[in-house]
Formats: sequence, structure tokens, C-alpha cells
Amino acid sequence: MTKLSIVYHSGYGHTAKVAEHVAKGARGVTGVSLDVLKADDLQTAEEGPWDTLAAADGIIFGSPTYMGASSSVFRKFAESSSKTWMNGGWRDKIAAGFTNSGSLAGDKLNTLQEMMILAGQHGMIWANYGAFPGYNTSKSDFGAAWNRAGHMIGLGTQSLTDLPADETPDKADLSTSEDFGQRIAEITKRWVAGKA
Ligand SMILES: Cc1cc2nc3c(=O)[nH]c(=O)nc-3n(C[C@H](O)[C@H](O)[C@H](O)COP(=O)(O)O)c2cc1C
Repeated sequence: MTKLSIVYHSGYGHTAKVAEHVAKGARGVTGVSLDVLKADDLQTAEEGPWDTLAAADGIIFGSPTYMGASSSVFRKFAESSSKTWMNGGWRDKIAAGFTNSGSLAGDKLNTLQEMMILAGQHGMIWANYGAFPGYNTSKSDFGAAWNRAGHMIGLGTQSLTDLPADETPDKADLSTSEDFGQRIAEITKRWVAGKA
């Protein structure tokens, strides 16, 4: 059985909604078991479900974009992972990342880059999203567009800032999230199978 974990932070529930849909996509891949963890529970190196992450074959990071970067709760989790870094505990695991923010762009790329660098620090194998951008021609349908924000290195979704998490992100972004989760689960499964 391939083991995948999602570890995410969400201050106001919107990124949690994205995480739910990433999880839904990942759970659809046979032979993959998934743990969904909150960065809030991993704020020090001593406490929290670090063993679950140690046992995982792949870890998907998730954070809202706050002030053009990952949230402080996510950063504290990232810094707390330095004890794991010291013994190479995440080396050669698959890594991927998603972020959600109010604007279509909103400097989400910086958050994804932070996650990619975190993975690089740990010697993990970064898996991009790589989906074609769904809104980049005059024929594109904005409302139905998958990967509307057009990020390639990870998943970027949008939550309109005046709406609650049960109304935003919209259906297209949530479908994109499921596709992303499925892709990372499949990549992790192939990575594990290749090691056998
Ligand atoms: C402190 C703070 C900073 C924010 N900074 C950004 C930003 O840089 N770019 C952006 O597009 N949205 C920004 N937003 C909007 C959030 O990214 C957006 O509301 C998101 O859905 C929040 O996710 P959450 O509900 O999981 O906390 C910010 C919101 C807060 C509270």
C-alpha cells in the first residue's frame, strides 16, 4: 500500500475545502492510503503526528497565501520539520503543494515556490501539477476553466474574499483540486512501485 499524507493550514476554511477535494482525488486511486493532517498540530518538533509523515511515501503541502507567502502556521510547521531534516527523514519522498488565495494571481506562486524549496531542503522529489492552463485563449470559458490561475509547479485556487468556504472556491477549482490529488497519488504509487 502506498502511503500519502496531506499537511495543510487553513485560517478561515477555504484552503481546508481545497484540501478536502485534493484528498477526494487522491482517495480515488486504488492502492493508496491517505492521511490528512493539520499544520496546526505540527507546530513543534516534539509534538504532533510526525510519525505519520515519517511513514509516508509522499507528502502534499497546503497553505493559504497570506501577504504573498505561506501562512505563519504553515511556516512554523516547515521550521519545525528541521529536526526531521537533520536525519534525512523525508529524503526521497514525493512532495507537492497547493495554495489558495483571494486574487486570481495574488502572489500564490511565491507560496508554491516556498513549498518547493522546503521539499528541496529535505531532498524530496518535487512533483509539479503540470495541467494545461484552462483560461488562456479567447475561446476559454472562465467559469468552467480548470487550472484557471495557470500554475504549473503546484495547484493554485481562488476563494473570493467576501464568500464563505461553502460557496468558494468554485466548482471548476474544486474539480481541478481533485485532478491534482489524483495525479500526485498516481505519481507516488509509481514511485513506490519503481523501488520494489
Ligand atoms: C492575513 C491575510 C493576508 C492575505 N494575503 C493575500 C495575498 O497576499 N494574496 C491574495 O490573493 N489573497 C490574500 N488573502 C486572502 C486569502 O488568501 C483568502 O481569503 C483565502 O481564501 C484564505 O484561506 P483560508 O480560508 O484557508 O484561510 C489574505 C488574507 C488574509 C487573512
